[in-house]
Amino acid sequence: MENIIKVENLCFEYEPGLKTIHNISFQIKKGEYVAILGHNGSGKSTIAKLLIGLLEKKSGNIIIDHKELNLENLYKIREKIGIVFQNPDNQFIGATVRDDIAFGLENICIPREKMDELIERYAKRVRMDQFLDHEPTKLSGGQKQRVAIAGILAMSPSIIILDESTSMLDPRGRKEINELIRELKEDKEMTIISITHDIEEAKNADRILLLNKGEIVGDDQPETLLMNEKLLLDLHLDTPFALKVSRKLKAQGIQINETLNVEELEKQLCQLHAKI
Ligand SMILES: Nc1ncnc2c1ncn2[C@@H]1O[C@H](COP(=O)(O)OP(=O)(O)OP(=O)(O)O)[C@@H](O)[C@H]1O
Repeated sequence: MENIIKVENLCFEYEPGLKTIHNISFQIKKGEYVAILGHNGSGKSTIAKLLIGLLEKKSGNIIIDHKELNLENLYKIREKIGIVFQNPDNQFIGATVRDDIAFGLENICIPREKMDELIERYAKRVRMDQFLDHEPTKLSGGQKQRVAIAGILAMSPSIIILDESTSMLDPRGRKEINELIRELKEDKEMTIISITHDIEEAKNADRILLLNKGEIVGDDQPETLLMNEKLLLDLHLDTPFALKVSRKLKAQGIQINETLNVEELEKQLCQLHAKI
């Protein structure tokens, strides 16, 4: 599969001499689901802003879909990328869910009939079609984020960036959004970048880029990277819940395979229980 994002030796600083992003390079393939994982202040959101051209790099290259991100290509590249931010309340423009999903489509002058069709289709896609005439302010956090995602999907981007988009949600809202991301991943139509400090969210990705102090310190599959408890602890990150429990049980002499997956842990515990 070809690369849709290529970042080469990227450097950025907010203030002269205070390097926030240090010489990072990575590539993301079309249709891949990549988590950029790091603790607070590691530079995750800065990378998201650089990728959509909200911040200007100091040096290096960002190539999106074979085009270099520069002033000339900025608007063309932005059409390819949709971004969902952290705070669901800051993302609403419309008075109703329908108006809100319509906003981006109106900006690119989609005819009314086609627009209505797209709004219906993507509201359904995020299971919000029953709420089209509701006021966004009266929705739950998870529902608001689903509407924000519908607005982005309706614009048919090639890449969607979720910048800590579940961090302000309650467990139910978080579960809703994570399920939706998993479904989008199954479609394989879009490249998904999830920016997160949540290890449980990162473990669903195909690949994790681990960030610390503006540098990439790990680039691997979750099954490999998240098994390294010491590395995670050193970076002030938690260990996945299922791994923590399975390792503790193993240390107690219980025959169990280490796993990152809660469902897999449950399965093993049920099998053990059946043997007692
Ligand atoms: N506008 C700004 N001006 C100066 N420094 C900034 C600015 N925005 C962020 N920083 C600093 O840059 C570093 C990286 O910030 P960034 O927001 O990218 O990290 P993050 O990993 O996304 O953190 P969080 O999870 O807390 O959002 C931090 O040290 C932060 O204090």
